Amino acid sequence: MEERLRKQRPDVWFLTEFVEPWLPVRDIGNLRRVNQRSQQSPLPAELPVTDRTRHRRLRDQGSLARTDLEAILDAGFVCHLGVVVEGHPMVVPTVYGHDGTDLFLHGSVASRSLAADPDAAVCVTVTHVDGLILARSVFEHGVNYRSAMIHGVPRQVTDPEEKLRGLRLLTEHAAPGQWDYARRPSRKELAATTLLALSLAEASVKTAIGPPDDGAGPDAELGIWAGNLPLRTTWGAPEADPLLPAGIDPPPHIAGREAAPL
Ligand SMILES: Cc1ncc(COP(=O)(O)O)c(CN)c1O
Repeated sequence: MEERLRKQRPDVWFLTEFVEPWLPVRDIGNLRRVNQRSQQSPLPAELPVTDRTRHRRLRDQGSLARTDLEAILDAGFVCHLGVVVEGHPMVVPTVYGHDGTDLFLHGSVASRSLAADPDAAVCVTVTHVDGLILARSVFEHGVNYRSAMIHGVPRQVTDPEEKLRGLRLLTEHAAPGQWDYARRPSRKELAATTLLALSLAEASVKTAIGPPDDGAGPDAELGIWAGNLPLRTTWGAPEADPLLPAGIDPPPHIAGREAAPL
């Protein structure tokens, strides 16, 4: 395999030297992203309450369980990176991966949001909308959701081995099985990619679930329908690139996701 790669792609074969299977290759039967993590996070099981993570309102919706944070991270792959660039706030949607200890974010070396002041704090959020809470009164309307906010100063990953490991986590988080299927980054592509690691030490978690709050109040007598309108996100059928030659089918780790929930 290595010999073939060395001949076909002299620019990437070297990666096989250090692209070790740190993480077990997952099969389509088990998409739980948590399986990527070979060990338990060394971070405390209880999230710390800091000035940045303390909930001000609806405190019962908060959770201090690190397992809840991980479940929210496992359930999505797009986050919003909030960062101040040259005095201006920017909130950038971007994909992520994580290993229970760090969140990994990547982008072009030309990306301003990833090249901000190395000492500057950022805030990353991940949000899943689970439904709309329709109450009798407009005031009591709301959203059922699961969300996480992570605070910290990210670290630029420069060590090529760690960079590859982070990119693998990120790729496998969005598309389990794809790291071993697609061509891996070349030395040049790696150099063109910025990878940030943000510690998962300081984070807050909030979730809302259930019916509206005004079922037992005076508005209950209005005769207005109230309840939860659930929202579900599922994968569709793979759509082949129009430039794809005939005879190349989507691999099972892609085709098998059709109709599966996010
Ligand atoms: C994860 C998370 N952390 C913090 C907050 C802020 O909460 P509060 O307004 O109670 O401080 C929110 C708001 N929805 C949140 O979703």
